[in-house]
Amino acid sequence: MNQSKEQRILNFVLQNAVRGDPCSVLDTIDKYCSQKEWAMNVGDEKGKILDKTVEEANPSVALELGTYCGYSAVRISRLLKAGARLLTVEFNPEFAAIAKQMIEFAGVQDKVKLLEGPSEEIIPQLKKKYEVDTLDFVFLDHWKDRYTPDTILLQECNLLRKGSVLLADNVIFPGAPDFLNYVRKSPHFQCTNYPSHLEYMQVEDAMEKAVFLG
Ligand SMILES: O=C(c1ccccc1)c1ccc(O)c(O)c1[N+](=O)[O-]
Ligand SMILES: [Mg+2]
Repeated sequence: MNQSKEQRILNFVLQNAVRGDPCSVLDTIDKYCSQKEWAMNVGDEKGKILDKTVEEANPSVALELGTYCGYSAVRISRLLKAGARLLTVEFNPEFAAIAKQMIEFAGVQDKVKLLEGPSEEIIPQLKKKYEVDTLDFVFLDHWKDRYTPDTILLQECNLLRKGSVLLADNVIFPGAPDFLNYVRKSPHFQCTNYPSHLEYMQVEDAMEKAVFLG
């Protein structure tokens, strides 16, 4: 049966990256997706914004919504301190299967827990089923029309604490206008915009950081 693009990306990593080296995996994915086939990894330009935001937050417990092939899960987890963990949520089972292999090849599997299912079902389970108290960092990179309802759900589930950092990808392209409107108008968030470009393209994009104020 014809391979999926995501399987082709994984195969290229397995054949060209260094096992156990997260940076090698990231560089290899970026090489393939910039030269062979575009894919919706956050990429290196926005990845550097993600890196800086994660380093500043220095999270003990991080959540990612939208795993895809595992690029940003590898990118985030490589920066986590000893004992810190990343929970990453993926709705698509094919993507989850690819990401699991990508995460294991990169050698970050001990820091990452991949949760397969819809975010609206998993978020309410985080406290009891996954032993989360509050989240220090949340990376939103799933369906853009889920950014706002899931941000509201995180608050309703008492998963945010004063200083929790949300970082949203693609707020310009494909765009998340309702999310920008929601967090920028809310008295509960302090927002910062980071202009950038769509991964592997010269199309304008941006990331939005929203710090929860309690
Ligand atoms: O929505 C798309 C999309 C839409 C149409 C075709 C391909 C991708 C997309 C594009 C760039 C992203 O960084 C990203 O995270 C997504 N996504 O689906 O979450
Ligand atoms: Mg994205």
